[in-house]
Amino acid sequence: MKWMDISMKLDAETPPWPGDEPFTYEVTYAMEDTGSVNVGQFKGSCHIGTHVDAPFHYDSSGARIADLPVERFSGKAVVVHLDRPEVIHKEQVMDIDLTEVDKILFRTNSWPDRSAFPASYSVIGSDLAAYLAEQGIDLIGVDTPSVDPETSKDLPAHHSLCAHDLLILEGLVLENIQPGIYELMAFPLKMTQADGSPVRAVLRNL
Ligand SMILES: Nc1ccccc1C(=O)C[C@H](N)C(=O)O
Ligand SMILES: [Zn+2]
Ligand SMILES: [Zn+2]
Repeated sequence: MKWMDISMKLDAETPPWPGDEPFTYEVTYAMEDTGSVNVGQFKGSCHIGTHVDAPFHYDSSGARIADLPVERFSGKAVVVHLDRPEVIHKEQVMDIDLTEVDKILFRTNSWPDRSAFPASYSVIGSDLAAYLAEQGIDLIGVDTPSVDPETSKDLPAHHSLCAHDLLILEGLVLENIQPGIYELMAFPLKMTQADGSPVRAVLRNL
């Protein structure tokens, strides 16, 4: 079975969160100088493109990226389509069978143009976390830059998800993914201190 790539590309065109550090790559040592290799370096926000949030992102005493157990980033995931809802509430997911899966990915189509940061996007209601946790879900993924609105300071979705031990995967590309159950892998880098990490997120049919 072939893997389907559901990650954003990372380059100078990738839109960062407004005001945050863009992704850059440059060659530090060029072949012409070393005679053997090109060696590059990269820079950018931990929350650029398709990425995982660590609890430290919104809680200064929370876990960092390398503290999160690696097994939490692979497993059976249901992809759910909801067309540009303003807020995703419990009512919109109550008839979805979650018995077979431990991850849920929302395709909202609310960030269609990945060359720019969206003016608005679908967000997660704070009533969703308790319900999903009760159903055995341990990770939620979205095709938006955040589970909370751009201007939010209290981050109700982030805090409710964290309180129920649900991990957060943001910036997925789900435009070509049909609703259904898949195997997901989306591993963050083992960065000891980081509050987030870009991931290479992939799905395959079961
Ligand atoms: N880079 C930022 C700078 C300031 C405030 C928020 C962000 C975020 O990236 C939000 C994020 N994607 C989130 O996890 O909701
Ligand atoms: Zn983030
Ligand atoms: Zn987030």
